[in-house]
Formats: sequence, structure tokens, C-alpha cells
Amino acid sequence: MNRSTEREKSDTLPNTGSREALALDRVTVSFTVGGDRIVALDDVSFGVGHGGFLSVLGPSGCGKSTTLRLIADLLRPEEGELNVLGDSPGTARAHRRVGFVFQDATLLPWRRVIDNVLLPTQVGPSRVRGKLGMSPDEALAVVGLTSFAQAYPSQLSGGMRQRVAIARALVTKPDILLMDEPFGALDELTRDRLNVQLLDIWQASKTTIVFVTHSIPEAVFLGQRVILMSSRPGRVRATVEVPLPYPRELSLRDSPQFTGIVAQLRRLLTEEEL
Ligand SMILES: Nc1ncnc2c1ncn2[C@@H]1O[C@H](COP(=O)(O)OP(=O)(O)OP(=O)(O)O)[C@@H](O)[C@H]1O
Repeated sequence: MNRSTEREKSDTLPNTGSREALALDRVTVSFTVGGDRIVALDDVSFGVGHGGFLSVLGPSGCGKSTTLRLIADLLRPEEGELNVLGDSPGTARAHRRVGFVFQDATLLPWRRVIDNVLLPTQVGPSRVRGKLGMSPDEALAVVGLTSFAQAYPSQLSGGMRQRVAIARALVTKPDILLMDEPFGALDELTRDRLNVQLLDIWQASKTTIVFVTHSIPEAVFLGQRVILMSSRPGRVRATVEVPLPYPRELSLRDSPQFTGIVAQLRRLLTEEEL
């Protein structure tokens, strides 16, 4: 297990060509609220290799969502650079190479499940409209909801709605999938099941995933690496490797190696809050 409070190792630094799916280099973002400048991210640098799974952990308000919004080109940095799939975030977005799953599934209630999944292919510039990476039926099969294709969102449980949101993100076959606390509102058993399913999807799709969570065990169970962010201003405080093999099963969480990494992260988070 390696811990680094420094910028990431040279193999994860930005602008290193095709090995990096994603790189942030000394990114700073601030907002002005009531005349005051709030630094949401300060000098943040990290990278994720192609097909990697990075978990992002940190206290509320440390800039986790802001980080995802930068990568998705929903926000521009004040300083620093981002490289997304060898291009700017804007180019990656224009080519639909980045998918986003939010905490709330945000499905359109008047559309059936299958039509919600199809939505990304029906909106946006004509250049990318209709461009399917995966058929909607295939995407629903991946999340185990084939038999609910004709249902309306109100007829589904919270966990099922979240799986529809994942299918909707998969339909354009994004090279990078950004997930902002997607399972935060679900009960523990459903969350556990979706964690395992997500790892299956990740391994089958080879998509690069950046997963934001408040849960230390979830971050460790899913990620190859966890970055811990600190708040006010948001910085990368530590990087913790998770050298546990995939496929991972839930029983892994009882292993001394897993509990050791969780304890290490908990200590770091507690120090942060003191
Ligand atoms: N549009 C905005 N306008 C003003 N301030 C903002 C805006 N978006 C984020 N912030 C501020 O930036 C900081 C980081 O917010 P962000 O939502 O990224 O944190 P977070 O780590 O995702 O929090 P949480 O875990 O609670 O979701 C916070 O102080 C927040 O108030």
C-alpha cells in the first residue's frame, strides 16, 4: 500500500500521451458567493490510466462534485489544465466520450425505461444524435433490467432507477464514466449488490471510472486507488493504493488487508476533521 501526499507519480502526470485517460494538472477553481471568493479546488493534480477505476473520497464541500463537473466540461478551471482522452474536456464532451451518473437518477417520469435509456441518442447536436455505442436493450441487459423496459420510473425501486441511469450512461459507450455518489441514497444491501454489478460492468466495458463517494468501504471495495480530498480549500490530501485483485466479492471486506486500508483512510479523514 502506497500513500503519497505529493502530486502523483510520474506515470500518472498529465500530458503523457495515450497511457492517461484523464489528467488534471494544478487545477484551481473558485466561486464568488456574496462578494467572497470561495476556493473550491486549489492546485489539484491527479491522473487516471485508461480503463482505471479511481475512487474520490472526502468531507462534504471538499470539491468532489466540482472535480467531476470540470472533467465533464460543465465548468472551466480558473488555473491549470485538464486532459481528457488526449483532448480538452470540451472536445471529449462534444464527441460524447464522457458519461455522467448523478446521485439522483433524474429519469423523465413520462418516458418508459427504454425511452429514458435512449434519451442521450435523441438530444444534442445532429452530429452525435443517434450515435449508439450499445443498443438500449443491451444496456438494460447489462444492468439486469430487461424485463422492465416498458415500465415507467414510478414503477421502479430507487435501486432500479439508479440502474436505469447507469444504462442511460452506457448507451453512448463512454470512454470515461463519472459517478457522483450514485448509490448514496440506497439501502445498504442494494448498494452492496450494485457495487458488485458496477465492477462487473466496469470489467466488461473497460470504461475508465471516476467514482465519488462518502463511504470509505465503498471507495476501497471499488477502486484501484483512492484519492482523499481535504476541504477549504479542496486539495488532494493523500493517494492510497488498493492492491486487491479483481473480481472482488463482498466477502473481501472481511479481509485484514481491506480493513487495514479502510482504517488508514478513516484515520486520515478523522485527522482532517480535527
Ligand atoms: N455553483 C457554485 N456556486 C458557488 N459555490 C459553489 C458552487 N458549486 C460549488 N460551490 C462551492 O464549492 C465547494 C465545493 O463544492 P462541491 O459540491 O464540489 O463539494 P463536494 O465535495 O461534492 O460536497 P458534497 O460531498 O457535500 O456533495 C463548496 O464550498 C461549495 O459551496
